[in-house]
Amino acid sequence: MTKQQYVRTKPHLNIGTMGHVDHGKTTLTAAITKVLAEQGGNNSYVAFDRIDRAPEEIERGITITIAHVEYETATRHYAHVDMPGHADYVKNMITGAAQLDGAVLVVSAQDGAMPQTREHVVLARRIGVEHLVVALNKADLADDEDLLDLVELEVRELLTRYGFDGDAVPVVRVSGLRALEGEPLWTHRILDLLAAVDEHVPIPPRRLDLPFLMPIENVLTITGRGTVVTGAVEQGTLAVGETVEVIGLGPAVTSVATGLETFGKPMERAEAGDNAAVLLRGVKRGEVRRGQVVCLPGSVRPHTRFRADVHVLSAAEGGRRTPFAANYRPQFHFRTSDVVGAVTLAEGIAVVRPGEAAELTVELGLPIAISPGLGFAMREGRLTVAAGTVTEVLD
Ligand SMILES: Nc1nc2c(ncn2[C@@H]2O[C@H](COP(=O)(O)OP(=O)(O)OP(=O)(O)O)[C@@H](O)[C@H]2O)c(=O)[nH]1
Ligand SMILES: [Mg+2]
Repeated sequence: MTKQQYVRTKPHLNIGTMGHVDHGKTTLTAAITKVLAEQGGNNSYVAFDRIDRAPEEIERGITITIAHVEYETATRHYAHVDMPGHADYVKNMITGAAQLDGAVLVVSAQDGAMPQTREHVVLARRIGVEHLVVALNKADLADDEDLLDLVELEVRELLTRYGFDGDAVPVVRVSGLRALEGEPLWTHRILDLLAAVDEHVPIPPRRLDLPFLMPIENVLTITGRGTVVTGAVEQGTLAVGETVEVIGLGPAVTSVATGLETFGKPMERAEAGDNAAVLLRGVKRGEVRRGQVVCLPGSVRPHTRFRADVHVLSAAEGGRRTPFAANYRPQFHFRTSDVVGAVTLAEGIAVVRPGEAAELTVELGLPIAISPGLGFAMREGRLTVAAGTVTEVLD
Protein backbone atom coordinates (compact mmCIF):
# COMPACT_ATOMS: atom_id res chain seq x y z
CA MET A 1 0.00 0.00 0.00
CA THR A 2 1.41 3.41 -0.87
CA LYS A 3 0.68 6.07 1.69
CA GLN A 4 -0.22 9.62 0.83
CA GLN A 5 2.85 11.89 0.77
CA TYR A 6 3.16 14.76 3.23
CA VAL A 7 2.49 17.98 1.34
CA ARG A 8 4.06 21.16 2.68
CA THR A 9 1.36 23.72 2.03
CA LYS A 10 1.59 25.86 5.15
CA PRO A 11 4.37 26.80 7.56
CA HIS A 12 4.77 24.17 10.28
CA LEU A 13 5.06 25.03 13.99
CA ASN A 14 5.54 22.97 17.13
CA ILE A 15 3.38 24.00 20.04
CA GLY A 16 1.98 22.32 23.13
CA THR A 17 -0.09 22.56 26.28
CA MET A 18 1.68 22.99 29.64
CA GLY A 19 0.57 23.89 33.17
CA HIS A 20 -0.39 22.51 36.59
CA VAL A 21 -2.01 19.10 37.01
CA ASP A 22 -5.75 18.92 36.26
CA HIS A 23 -6.00 22.46 34.89
CA GLY A 24 -7.42 20.98 31.68
CA LYS A 25 -4.57 20.59 29.15
CA THR A 26 -5.70 17.29 27.66
CA THR A 27 -9.35 18.34 27.57
CA LEU A 28 -8.32 21.55 25.79
CA THR A 29 -6.15 19.60 23.32
CA ALA A 30 -9.08 17.34 22.46
CA ALA A 31 -11.38 20.38 22.20
CA ILE A 32 -9.02 22.14 19.76
CA THR A 33 -9.01 19.12 17.43
CA LYS A 34 -12.79 18.77 17.69
CA VAL A 35 -13.56 22.42 16.98
CA LEU A 36 -11.16 22.46 14.03
CA ALA A 37 -12.54 19.17 12.65
CA GLU A 38 -16.03 20.71 12.69
CA GLN A 39 -14.74 23.65 10.65
CA GLY A 40 -14.06 21.25 7.78
CA GLY A 41 -10.75 21.02 5.98
CA ASN A 42 -8.01 18.54 6.78
CA ASN A 43 -8.49 18.25 10.53
CA SER A 44 -9.61 15.21 12.45
CA TYR A 45 -10.91 14.99 16.00
CA VAL A 46 -8.63 13.31 18.54
CA ALA A 47 -10.76 12.34 21.56
CA PHE A 48 -9.51 12.67 25.16
CA ASP A 49 -9.11 8.90 25.56
CA ARG A 50 -6.89 8.75 22.49
CA ILE A 51 -4.53 11.30 24.05
CA ASP A 52 -4.40 9.85 27.58
CA ARG A 53 -4.62 6.20 26.63
CA ALA A 54 -2.03 4.32 28.70
CA PRO A 55 -3.70 2.12 31.36
CA GLU A 56 -2.08 4.06 34.21
CA GLU A 57 -3.21 7.38 32.67
CA ILE A 58 -6.79 6.14 32.47
CA GLU A 59 -6.76 4.70 35.97
CA ARG A 60 -5.27 7.78 37.64
CA GLY A 61 -6.97 10.35 35.41
CA ILE A 62 -3.71 12.18 34.72
CA THR A 63 -1.36 12.57 31.77
CA ILE A 64 1.97 10.78 32.20
CA THR A 65 3.66 10.53 28.81
CA ILE A 66 3.63 13.28 26.20
CA ALA A 67 1.27 12.82 23.25
CA HIS A 68 1.44 14.42 19.82
CA VAL A 69 -1.55 15.55 17.80
CA GLU A 70 -1.63 17.33 14.47
CA TYR A 71 -3.93 20.04 13.14
CA GLU A 72 -3.99 23.08 10.92
CA THR A 73 -5.48 26.56 11.02
CA ALA A 74 -6.13 28.69 7.94
CA THR A 75 -2.52 29.81 7.88
CA ARG A 76 -0.43 27.15 9.64
CA HIS A 77 0.18 23.45 10.23
CA TYR A 78 0.77 22.56 13.89
CA ALA A 79 2.23 19.63 15.76
CA HIS A 80 0.86 19.88 19.29
CA VAL A 81 2.44 18.13 22.29
CA ASP A 82 0.13 17.59 25.24
CA MET A 83 2.38 17.57 28.32
CA PRO A 84 1.75 16.21 31.82
CA GLY A 85 1.21 18.61 34.73
CA HIS A 86 1.75 16.22 37.62
CA ALA A 87 4.91 16.99 39.64
CA ASP A 88 6.18 13.42 39.17
CA TYR A 89 6.25 13.75 35.38
CA VAL A 90 8.02 17.09 34.91
CA LYS A 91 10.75 15.05 33.23
CA ASN A 92 8.35 14.22 30.39
CA MET A 93 7.23 17.84 30.25
CA ILE A 94 10.86 18.89 29.72
CA THR A 95 11.24 16.44 26.83
CA GLY A 96 8.10 17.92 25.27
CA ALA A 97 9.05 21.54 25.87
CA ALA A 98 12.48 21.06 24.30
CA GLN A 99 10.77 20.63 20.92
CA LEU A 100 8.51 23.70 21.00
CA ASP A 101 8.36 26.98 19.11
CA GLY A 102 5.64 28.25 21.44
CA ALA A 103 3.24 26.98 24.07
CA VAL A 104 -0.23 27.35 25.49
CA LEU A 105 0.03 27.79 29.25
CA VAL A 106 -3.19 26.36 30.68
CA VAL A 107 -4.28 27.91 33.98
CA SER A 108 -7.49 26.95 35.74
CA ALA A 109 -9.54 30.06 36.45
CA GLN A 110 -10.68 28.39 39.67
CA ASP A 111 -7.26 27.70 41.11
CA GLY A 112 -5.03 30.33 39.51
CA ALA A 113 -1.25 29.83 39.27
CA MET A 114 -0.06 26.75 41.19
CA PRO A 115 3.44 25.28 41.78
CA GLN A 116 3.74 23.50 38.43
CA THR A 117 2.38 26.59 36.64
CA ARG A 118 5.44 28.43 37.96
CA GLU A 119 7.78 25.48 37.42
CA HIS A 120 6.66 25.07 33.80
CA VAL A 121 7.03 28.81 33.12
CA VAL A 122 10.59 28.81 34.54
CA LEU A 123 11.49 25.72 32.52
CA ALA A 124 9.88 27.00 29.33
CA ARG A 125 11.84 30.22 29.60
CA ARG A 126 15.17 28.46 30.11
CA ILE A 127 14.67 25.58 27.70
CA GLY A 128 13.90 27.97 24.89
CA VAL A 129 10.12 28.32 24.58
CA GLU A 130 10.07 32.03 23.85
CA HIS A 131 6.39 32.60 23.16
CA LEU A 132 3.42 31.78 25.34
CA VAL A 133 -0.32 32.22 25.01
CA VAL A 134 -2.40 31.73 28.15
CA ALA A 135 -5.61 29.70 28.15
CA LEU A 136 -7.52 30.74 31.25
CA ASN A 137 -9.44 27.48 31.37
CA LYS A 138 -12.56 26.33 33.26
CA ALA A 139 -13.94 29.84 32.69
CA ASP A 140 -17.37 28.16 32.61
CA LEU A 141 -17.10 27.64 36.38
CA ALA A 142 -16.46 31.29 37.21
CA ASP A 143 -19.71 33.16 37.71
CA ASP A 144 -17.77 36.25 38.68
CA GLU A 145 -15.85 38.26 36.06
CA ASP A 146 -13.86 39.96 38.83
CA LEU A 147 -12.37 36.63 39.79
CA LEU A 148 -11.28 36.01 36.18
CA ASP A 149 -9.74 39.49 36.05
CA LEU A 150 -7.84 38.78 39.24
CA VAL A 151 -6.45 35.46 38.03
CA GLU A 152 -5.50 37.04 34.70
CA LEU A 153 -3.60 39.81 36.50
CA GLU A 154 -1.80 37.28 38.67
CA VAL A 155 -0.75 35.22 35.63
CA ARG A 156 0.50 38.30 33.77
CA GLU A 157 2.60 39.27 36.80
CA LEU A 158 4.01 35.78 37.03
CA LEU A 159 4.99 35.79 33.35
CA THR A 160 6.68 39.17 33.71
CA ARG A 161 8.58 37.95 36.78
CA TYR A 162 10.02 35.07 34.75
CA GLY A 163 11.12 37.08 31.75
CA PHE A 164 8.11 36.98 29.43
CA ASP A 165 6.27 40.12 28.34
CA GLY A 166 3.35 39.56 30.71
CA ASP A 167 1.42 42.61 29.49
CA ALA A 168 1.58 41.56 25.84
CA VAL A 169 0.90 37.82 26.21
CA PRO A 170 -2.64 37.05 25.00
CA VAL A 171 -4.87 35.61 27.73
CA VAL A 172 -7.97 33.89 26.35
CA ARG A 173 -10.81 32.74 28.63
CA VAL A 174 -11.82 29.28 27.54
CA SER A 175 -13.63 26.15 28.61
CA GLY A 176 -12.12 23.08 27.02
CA LEU A 177 -14.84 20.91 28.53
CA ARG A 178 -17.79 23.00 27.32
CA ALA A 179 -16.24 23.39 23.86
CA LEU A 180 -15.86 19.62 23.73
CA GLU A 181 -19.55 19.38 24.55
CA GLY A 182 -20.30 21.66 21.60
CA GLU A 183 -21.48 24.84 23.36
CA PRO A 184 -21.25 27.64 20.77
CA LEU A 185 -19.86 30.36 23.09
CA TRP A 186 -17.00 28.14 24.19
CA THR A 187 -16.40 26.78 20.68
CA HIS A 188 -15.81 30.38 19.61
CA ARG A 189 -13.33 30.91 22.40
CA ILE A 190 -11.26 27.97 21.14
CA LEU A 191 -11.08 29.68 17.76
CA ASP A 192 -10.05 32.90 19.55
CA LEU A 193 -7.30 30.97 21.31
CA LEU A 194 -6.04 29.53 18.01
CA ALA A 195 -6.13 32.97 16.41
CA ALA A 196 -4.02 34.25 19.32
CA VAL A 197 -1.50 31.44 18.74
CA ASP A 198 -1.43 32.13 14.98
CA GLU A 199 -0.77 35.80 15.65
CA HIS A 200 1.39 35.79 18.72
CA VAL A 201 3.76 32.84 18.14
CA PRO A 202 6.03 33.84 15.25
CA ILE A 203 7.48 31.33 12.81
CA PRO A 204 10.99 30.91 14.18
CA PRO A 205 13.95 31.20 11.84
CA ARG A 206 14.56 27.62 10.66
CA ARG A 207 18.29 26.97 10.42
CA LEU A 208 18.17 24.92 7.22
CA ASP A 209 21.77 25.71 6.25
CA LEU A 210 23.28 24.17 9.41
CA PRO A 211 24.22 20.46 9.62
CA PHE A 212 21.27 18.14 10.33
CA LEU A 213 20.49 17.53 14.03
CA MET A 214 17.49 15.80 15.61
CA PRO A 215 17.25 14.82 19.30
CA ILE A 216 15.68 11.36 19.65
CA GLU A 217 12.43 11.45 21.58
CA ASN A 218 11.34 7.89 20.90
CA VAL A 219 12.58 4.62 19.40
CA LEU A 220 10.16 2.24 17.71
CA THR A 221 10.46 -1.05 15.89
CA ILE A 222 8.45 -1.45 12.72
CA THR A 223 8.11 -5.14 11.96
CA GLY A 224 9.75 -6.02 8.69
CA ARG A 225 11.31 -2.59 8.25
CA GLY A 226 13.61 -1.93 11.20
CA THR A 227 14.27 0.70 13.82
CA VAL A 228 12.68 4.12 13.63
CA VAL A 229 13.68 7.13 15.73
CA THR A 230 11.37 10.11 16.17
CA GLY A 231 11.83 13.70 17.26
CA ALA A 232 11.63 17.34 16.24
CA VAL A 233 14.37 18.37 13.79
CA GLU A 234 16.40 21.11 15.49
CA GLN A 235 18.46 22.26 12.52
CA GLY A 236 19.36 21.39 8.93
CA THR A 237 17.70 19.02 6.49
CA LEU A 238 17.84 15.28 5.81
CA ALA A 239 16.91 13.49 2.58
CA VAL A 240 16.13 9.80 2.16
CA GLY A 241 19.38 7.94 1.41
CA GLU A 242 21.69 10.23 3.37
CA THR A 243 24.18 8.94 5.94
CA VAL A 244 23.67 9.91 9.57
CA GLU A 245 25.41 9.37 12.88
CA VAL A 246 23.66 8.74 16.20
CA ILE A 247 25.78 10.18 19.03
CA GLY A 248 25.79 10.75 22.77
CA LEU A 249 25.43 8.53 25.87
CA GLY A 250 27.65 5.80 24.39
CA PRO A 251 29.40 4.66 21.22
CA ALA A 252 28.36 6.43 18.00
CA VAL A 253 26.34 4.46 15.45
CA THR A 254 26.53 5.22 11.74
CA SER A 255 23.56 4.44 9.50
CA VAL A 256 21.59 5.54 6.45
CA ALA A 257 18.15 7.15 6.62
CA THR A 258 16.16 4.81 4.40
CA GLY A 259 12.76 6.31 5.14
CA LEU A 260 11.29 9.57 6.46
CA GLU A 261 7.77 10.26 7.70
CA THR A 262 5.83 12.92 9.55
CA PHE A 263 2.55 12.03 11.25
CA GLY A 264 2.42 8.77 9.30
CA LYS A 265 2.93 10.42 5.92
CA PRO A 266 6.11 9.74 3.93
CA MET A 267 8.34 12.63 2.89
CA GLU A 268 11.46 12.92 0.74
CA ARG A 269 13.14 15.47 2.99
CA ALA A 270 12.85 16.38 6.64
CA GLU A 271 13.78 19.91 7.63
CA ALA A 272 14.31 21.99 10.77
CA GLY A 273 11.04 22.28 12.69
CA ASP A 274 9.54 19.05 11.34
CA ASN A 275 8.32 16.32 13.62
CA ALA A 276 10.05 13.44 11.91
CA ALA A 277 10.33 9.66 12.03
CA VAL A 278 13.60 8.39 10.58
CA LEU A 279 14.02 4.74 9.54
CA LEU A 280 17.63 3.70 10.20
CA ARG A 281 19.14 0.95 8.07
CA GLY A 282 20.74 -1.96 9.90
CA VAL A 283 20.29 -0.51 13.39
CA LYS A 284 18.94 -2.76 16.14
CA ARG A 285 16.48 -1.33 18.61
CA GLY A 286 18.83 -1.54 21.59
CA GLU A 287 21.63 0.32 19.78
CA VAL A 288 19.95 3.73 19.91
CA ARG A 289 17.88 5.48 22.58
CA ARG A 290 16.06 8.58 23.73
CA GLY A 291 18.47 11.36 24.59
CA GLN A 292 20.90 10.68 21.77
CA VAL A 293 20.93 12.92 18.71
CA VAL A 294 20.84 11.99 15.04
CA CYS A 295 23.22 14.23 13.11
CA LEU A 296 25.34 14.73 10.02
CA PRO A 297 28.43 12.52 10.56
CA GLY A 298 31.29 14.45 12.17
CA SER A 299 29.29 17.63 12.70
CA VAL A 300 28.95 17.40 16.49
CA ARG A 301 31.04 15.81 19.21
CA PRO A 302 29.55 14.83 22.58
CA HIS A 303 30.93 16.58 25.66
CA THR A 304 31.06 15.99 29.41
CA ARG A 305 32.25 19.27 30.97
CA PHE A 306 30.72 22.69 30.73
CA ARG A 307 30.10 25.95 32.57
CA ALA A 308 26.60 27.31 33.05
CA ASP A 309 24.47 30.07 34.52
CA VAL A 310 21.55 28.71 36.51
CA HIS A 311 18.48 29.95 38.32
CA VAL A 312 17.92 27.82 41.41
CA LEU A 313 14.21 27.27 41.92
CA SER A 314 12.55 28.15 45.21
CA ALA A 315 10.17 25.73 46.92
CA ALA A 316 7.23 27.77 45.57
CA GLU A 317 8.54 27.10 42.04
CA GLY A 318 8.80 23.36 42.61
CA GLY A 319 12.41 23.49 43.83
CA ARG A 320 14.36 22.53 46.96
CA ARG A 321 13.83 23.98 50.41
CA THR A 322 17.50 23.68 51.36
CA PRO A 323 20.76 24.84 49.75
CA PHE A 324 23.12 22.53 47.86
CA ALA A 325 26.93 22.49 48.09
CA ALA A 326 29.84 21.42 45.84
CA ASN A 327 29.84 17.81 44.60
CA TYR A 328 26.07 17.82 44.48
CA ARG A 329 25.00 15.20 41.89
CA PRO A 330 21.57 15.84 40.35
CA GLN A 331 20.25 14.68 36.97
CA PHE A 332 20.80 17.02 34.00
CA HIS A 333 18.08 17.22 31.37
CA PHE A 334 19.23 18.41 27.95
CA ARG A 335 16.63 18.24 25.16
CA THR A 336 15.33 14.67 25.44
CA SER A 337 18.21 13.28 27.52
CA ASP A 338 18.85 12.99 31.22
CA VAL A 339 22.23 12.13 32.70
CA VAL A 340 23.80 12.49 36.13
CA GLY A 341 26.41 15.20 36.66
CA ALA A 342 28.60 16.56 39.47
CA VAL A 343 28.49 20.25 40.31
CA THR A 344 31.45 22.50 41.20
CA LEU A 345 30.64 25.95 42.59
CA ALA A 346 32.45 29.18 41.74
CA GLU A 347 35.46 30.01 43.91
CA GLY A 348 34.58 31.31 47.34
CA ILE A 349 30.98 30.05 47.18
CA ALA A 350 30.13 27.38 49.74
CA VAL A 351 26.44 26.78 49.05
CA VAL A 352 23.71 27.84 46.62
CA ARG A 353 20.27 28.60 48.05
CA PRO A 354 16.82 28.17 46.51
CA GLY A 355 15.83 31.37 44.68
CA GLU A 356 19.43 32.38 43.87
CA ALA A 357 21.30 32.68 40.59
CA ALA A 358 24.64 30.87 40.34
CA GLU A 359 27.54 29.97 38.07
CA LEU A 360 28.39 26.29 38.02
CA THR A 361 30.89 23.95 36.42
CA VAL A 362 29.42 20.54 35.64
CA GLU A 363 30.94 17.18 34.84
CA LEU A 364 28.43 14.81 33.24
CA GLY A 365 28.54 11.05 33.79
CA LEU A 366 28.00 10.39 30.07
CA PRO A 367 28.92 12.55 27.08
CA ILE A 368 26.12 14.32 25.20
CA ALA A 369 25.80 16.87 22.40
CA ILE A 370 25.87 20.35 23.95
CA SER A 371 26.81 23.82 22.81
CA PRO A 372 26.81 27.31 24.35
CA GLY A 373 23.32 28.75 24.64
CA LEU A 374 21.64 25.38 25.14
CA GLY A 375 19.11 25.34 27.99
CA PHE A 376 18.79 22.56 30.53
CA ALA A 377 17.14 21.57 33.79
CA MET A 378 18.74 20.12 36.92
CA ARG A 379 16.48 17.71 38.78
CA GLU A 380 16.59 15.55 41.87
CA GLY A 381 13.79 13.09 42.58
CA ARG A 382 10.57 14.96 41.96
CA LEU A 383 12.09 18.43 42.30
CA THR A 384 13.42 20.78 39.64
CA VAL A 385 16.47 22.12 41.44
CA ALA A 386 17.53 24.64 38.80
CA ALA A 387 17.10 25.72 35.20
CA GLY A 388 20.13 26.94 33.31
CA THR A 389 21.98 27.79 30.14
CA VAL A 390 25.36 26.47 28.96
CA THR A 391 27.84 29.35 28.76
CA GLU A 392 31.00 27.46 27.79
CA VAL A 393 31.85 23.91 26.74
CA LEU A 394 35.06 22.75 28.46
CA ASP A 395 35.65 19.24 27.07
N1 LIG B 1 -15.71 22.65 34.31
C1 LIG B 1 -14.65 22.38 33.58
N2 LIG B 1 -13.93 21.28 33.83
C2 LIG B 1 -12.85 21.03 33.06
C3 LIG B 1 -12.46 21.90 32.02
N3 LIG B 1 -11.37 21.41 31.42
C4 LIG B 1 -11.07 20.27 32.06
N4 LIG B 1 -11.95 20.02 33.04
C5 LIG B 1 -11.96 18.87 33.96
O1 LIG B 1 -10.77 18.91 34.75
C6 LIG B 1 -10.26 17.60 34.96
C7 LIG B 1 -8.82 17.51 34.47
O2 LIG B 1 -8.78 17.67 33.07
P1 LIG B 1 -7.55 17.21 32.18
O3 LIG B 1 -7.79 17.70 30.81
O4 LIG B 1 -7.27 15.76 32.37
O5 LIG B 1 -6.39 18.04 32.89
P2 LIG B 1 -4.84 18.03 32.52
O6 LIG B 1 -4.34 19.42 32.70
O7 LIG B 1 -4.61 17.42 31.19
O8 LIG B 1 -4.21 17.12 33.66
P3 LIG B 1 -2.71 16.45 33.66
O9 LIG B 1 -2.36 16.17 32.26
O10 LIG B 1 -2.79 15.22 34.48
O11 LIG B 1 -1.83 17.49 34.28
C8 LIG B 1 -11.21 16.66 34.22
O12 LIG B 1 -12.16 16.16 35.14
C9 LIG B 1 -11.87 17.56 33.20
O13 LIG B 1 -13.15 17.12 32.80
C10 LIG B 1 -13.24 23.08 31.80
O14 LIG B 1 -12.97 23.91 30.93
N5 LIG B 1 -14.31 23.26 32.61
MG1 LIG C 1 -3.39 15.90 30.66
